[in-house]
Amino acid sequence: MSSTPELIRIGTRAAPMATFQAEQVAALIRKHAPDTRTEIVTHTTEADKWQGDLARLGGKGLFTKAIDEKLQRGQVDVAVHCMKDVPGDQPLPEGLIFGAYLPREDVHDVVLFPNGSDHSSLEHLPPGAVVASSAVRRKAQILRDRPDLQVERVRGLVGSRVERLDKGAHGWSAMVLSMAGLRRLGLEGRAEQVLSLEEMLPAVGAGVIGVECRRDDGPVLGVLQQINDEKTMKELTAERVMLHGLRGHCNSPIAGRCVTGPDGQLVLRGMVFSREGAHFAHAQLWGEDGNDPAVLGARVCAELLRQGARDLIMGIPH
Ligand SMILES: NCc1[nH]cc(CCC(=O)O)c1CC(=O)O
Repeated sequence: MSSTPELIRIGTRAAPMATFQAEQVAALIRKHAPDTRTEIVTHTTEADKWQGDLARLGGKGLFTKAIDEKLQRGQVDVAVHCMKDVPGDQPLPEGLIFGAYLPREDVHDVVLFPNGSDHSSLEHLPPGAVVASSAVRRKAQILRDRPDLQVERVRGLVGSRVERLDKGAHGWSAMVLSMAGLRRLGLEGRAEQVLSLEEMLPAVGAGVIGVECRRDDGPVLGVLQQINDEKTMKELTAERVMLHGLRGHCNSPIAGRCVTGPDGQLVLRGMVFSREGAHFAHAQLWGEDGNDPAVLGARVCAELLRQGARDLIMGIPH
């Protein structure tokens, strides 16, 4: 038995959504380890300050990189990340491991319209209308169904994105965001249309908060084990093994979702799109071989590659 740590310092980005997530982790730690104190250490990442194209700054890994470095240096004891923001094309930083995942929240993407807009669904937008969305995965799936719409990149904090939508400054008719993110900001009331999983397959890791720690930190790992949600961990493992195997880059429209059936059997669905969604690979398989999540992830990946996922990924510049 390793000893219970006296204090766990929780590293997080300074953004409102991120600090909310860190508070959630702190509360869980205190519940399961009442003798452990928690402290939240915030950090403003380069990616938060940058309003341009993330790929040019070094990819989406920048949201997690600085916090991970603090964790490696021992300046914090855990790092809290949205699993959606953890890069799938590179291994975890040296010496770090995810010790816990919180139970997965709503994975749906939703559509918001400017305050006072007449519209309440993407289908009814006029041709040429501009939809704000930063994720290439969302762009591909919007254009697959509505190639006549325009999709424009939007960056910055989610709260300020919604403010910009309401001001009408960019001529945006709609904006696509995740339900989980809006909930964390208390903005779920702004979600006008919930996109079905057929219309919009979510990102790998959507709705999952991960808690990372140093691989050799036994006491902290012990606490994280107690707050870990086993079902979420299995689903996420399947999704991320698929993602790693596809070796996508940060401009790769890749979607994936694993769910656990009532009997515990996993089912994983993965999709890879061309930039405008006109072409895609699609696979859905059930867990076999003892229902091993990693095996399932590798099988779905292999099926996507067989359907030409590699060409789709390489066909998009990065
Ligand atoms: N892309 C940024 C990001 N990373 C995680 C979330 C929200 C939480 C989640 O969906 O897991 C968001 C905001 C959004 O996509 O609206």
